[in-house]
Amino acid sequence: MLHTRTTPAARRRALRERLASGRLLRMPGAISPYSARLIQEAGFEAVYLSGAVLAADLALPDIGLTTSAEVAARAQQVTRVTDLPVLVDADTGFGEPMNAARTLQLMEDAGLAGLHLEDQVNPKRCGHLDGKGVVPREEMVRRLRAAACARRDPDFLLMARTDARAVEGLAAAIDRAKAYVDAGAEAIFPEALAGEAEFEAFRRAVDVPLLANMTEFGKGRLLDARTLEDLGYNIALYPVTLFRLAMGAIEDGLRTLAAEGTQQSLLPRMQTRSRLYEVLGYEDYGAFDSTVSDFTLPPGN
Ligand SMILES: C[C@](O)(C(=O)O)[C@H](CC(=O)O)C(=O)O
Ligand SMILES: [Mg+2]
Repeated sequence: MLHTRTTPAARRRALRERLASGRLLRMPGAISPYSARLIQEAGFEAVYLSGAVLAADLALPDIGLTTSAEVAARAQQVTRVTDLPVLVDADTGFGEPMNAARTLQLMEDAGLAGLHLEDQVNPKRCGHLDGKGVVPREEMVRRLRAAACARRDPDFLLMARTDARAVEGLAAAIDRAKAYVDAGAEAIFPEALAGEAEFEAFRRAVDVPLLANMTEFGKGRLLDARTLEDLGYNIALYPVTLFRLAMGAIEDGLRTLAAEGTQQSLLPRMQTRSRLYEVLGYEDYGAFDSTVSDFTLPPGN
């Protein structure tokens, strides 16, 4: 009821153990606290909080308009209702290295299991769009060092994302990844690689856990979990999948409602009231309520 009883410490350890297992961890991006519950119920072992989804949900493009406090607040709503480790997209750290440090502490306080910081310039953009810019390698190193220094729980995972592949080429992206690991990054998110050969090259060059971003309508092919595991990747990320699915369903539904004047034909596609209540654990609340109200006041009160 109400919230998880799994502590942030336990979740951070769970994520680290899972990454050390050598098995691919599939990480769907939640669109809300409720959808994080569904991710858990569906048997996934970790949740992602996407910057793109958070921005899109506010009807904003993913260009760094959201603030670290907004992201942390949303993250806390999510971590409260799932037992799973949650990894958050902390974009560029929301400013200078000192801001990245503060961002890391906000995300620790939000009960997250880890975050990733990227080496894009501000304003950032989706890693699968053209025209990206990256900061000099040394600046990103400072960003990471500041974040690593600010960390209070050594189990909180610090992941570095490099967007350099599209800007400086594969070799430079790999060099950056190595420098980022030296600066304290414990996992790497190589963004927008061109194909399997590049995934392989990254795996050979870097010996920390690697994340593969399987975002739709992006630069790369969607590789299946088996292929990614065989490539030696540790995390398969589906950052915006649930958002795209849900928004597709909403748009279809709105068109039907407008055309037919009733939602009758949509009912088979809807989550039912009873399923909603099941996910919410509604019955438990009823039981709890009847026990607290099961008393009689002494006379005169
Ligand atoms: C992973 C990502 O950073 C996100 O915010 O979810 C995005 C996803 C997307 O825009 O499709 C990205 O830059 O890849
Ligand atoms: Mg993002």
